Parts: sequence; structure tokens; C-alpha cells
Amino acid sequence: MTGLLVVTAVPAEAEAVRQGLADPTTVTVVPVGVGPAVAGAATARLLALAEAAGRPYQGVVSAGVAGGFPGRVPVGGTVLGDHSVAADLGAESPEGFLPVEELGMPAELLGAPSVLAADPTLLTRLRQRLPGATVGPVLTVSTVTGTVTSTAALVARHPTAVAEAMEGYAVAVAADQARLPFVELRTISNPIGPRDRAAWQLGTALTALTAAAAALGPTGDQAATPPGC
Ligand SMILES: O=C(O)c1cccc(C(=O)CC[C@H]2O[C@@H](n3cnc4c(=O)[nH]cnc43)[C@H](O)[C@@H]2O)c1
Repeated sequence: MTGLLVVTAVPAEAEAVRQGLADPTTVTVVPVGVGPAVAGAATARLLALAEAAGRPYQGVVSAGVAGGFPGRVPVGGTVLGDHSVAADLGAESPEGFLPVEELGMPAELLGAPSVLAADPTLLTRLRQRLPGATVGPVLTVSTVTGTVTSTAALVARHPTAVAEAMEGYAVAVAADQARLPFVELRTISNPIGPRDRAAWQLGTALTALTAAAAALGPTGDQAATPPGC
């Protein structure tokens, strides 16, 4: 049994998670790169290799920093994604953005819906361990939102979304294909809005990520099973 796989984008996020783990032997943390393509491909490879070696993971977490929708979660806040959403998977039209489900393709050709729900058991466990976390949909985008107009459009399309990042949905698809439980855990480095990269509070978000990572401890079952068995 190999325990949880935690996938981050960059090494600083992975290190922040590792520092917070109560029992690092039950959690594997891997920085895989920025954006959905590399995150999905790398996660799928890690899951397949573990499975082929006879040591499958028990669950997958997409963790790292994120932009928070103003008024919903502050910089430094912690977010648990109850859904991970492919927010820019679709088509533009004169009437506005069309999600991939509305492009007229048969559903079976899509491979996965554009909104994937977190595993209820994993989410419930993390909610109990992180009572201060904001829970809601987390958007996955290939382009960081950076204007008032695009922020307003996202809010209109996803009125309950709490944060955006660049990997969660892709990691969720990899977990879904491997039939593994998934959840997204984010801490907020910046408000979503007009781009101001210099104002991102990465240190604050990474400190919050370390604190939140303490919740990624083992279940009773995992605690009784040493890694590698
Ligand atoms: O330069 C550093 O030291 C450093 C430390 C930690 C993280 C970074 C990143 O560049 C993280 C990139 C990562 O952050 C997510 N993110 C954060 N804010 C947003 C946002 O407003 N919109 C979309 N994504 C955001 C994203 O998942 C990136 O992969 C640098």
C-alpha cells in the first residue's frame, strides 16, 4: 500500500506540503510542473507506475497555491475543492463561452465531464480536519485570469467558485481514470483580478499550505499498514 499521492506544480509547494505532514511515510509528494497538460500526464504516469509495481496509491490530492475570488476567500486562506472544473475547456461564441458539453458532441466522446466531484469520503475527512477551510468549486485554467472583464465572466459562469489554479481538473481526470479518490487542496496567494504578480503573497500561501498539509495524515487503515507492503 503506497498511501496518498500529493501532486503540486512547483518544488516550493511540494516542500511546503512535506514540512506539514504529520507522517511523511504515508504520503508521496511530487512536483510535476505548471499547467493542466503536464500535471495530468505526469499524474497518470505516476499512478500507472505505482499500479504496475503492485503498490497502487489509495488516493490523489492536487495541492498548491491558487488565486481566490475576492469576497469568497482571502489571501492566506485555505480552500477545499468540492468540484474541480475545466473552466476554459469549450468554445467561444458570439453569445459567450460554451462548455465542452454544449458543443454538440456525443457525451461518450468527451472522456470525462468538465466538472469532477471530489471524493466524498476524502473531502469529509479533510473538512473535519480543516474546519476553517472554504469549500467550493475550484476552477482549472490554462491562462491565469488577469483582467476585470475576464474575472467578471468567470464569476458569471461559475457563481459558486471559490478559487482558480492550473492543475486540479487534470489531476482529477488522471485519478478518475485510475478509479482513485481525489480532492483539491489550495491556499490562496493572490486575489483573482487585474494582474499584479508582484503582489502575490507566495510566502503567506506556502505557510498556510504547510499548516493545511497536517490534515493529509493517514486514515486508521493506512496508519496500520507500513508503506511498501
Ligand atoms: O516563485 C516561487 O517561489 C513560487 C513559489 C510557489 C509557487 C509558485 C508558482 O508560480 C505557483 C504557480 C501555480 O500557482 C497556481 N496559481 C496561483 N495563483 C493563481 C491564479 O490566480 N490563477 C491561476 N493559477 C494560480 C497555479 O496552479 C500555478 O501552477 C512560485
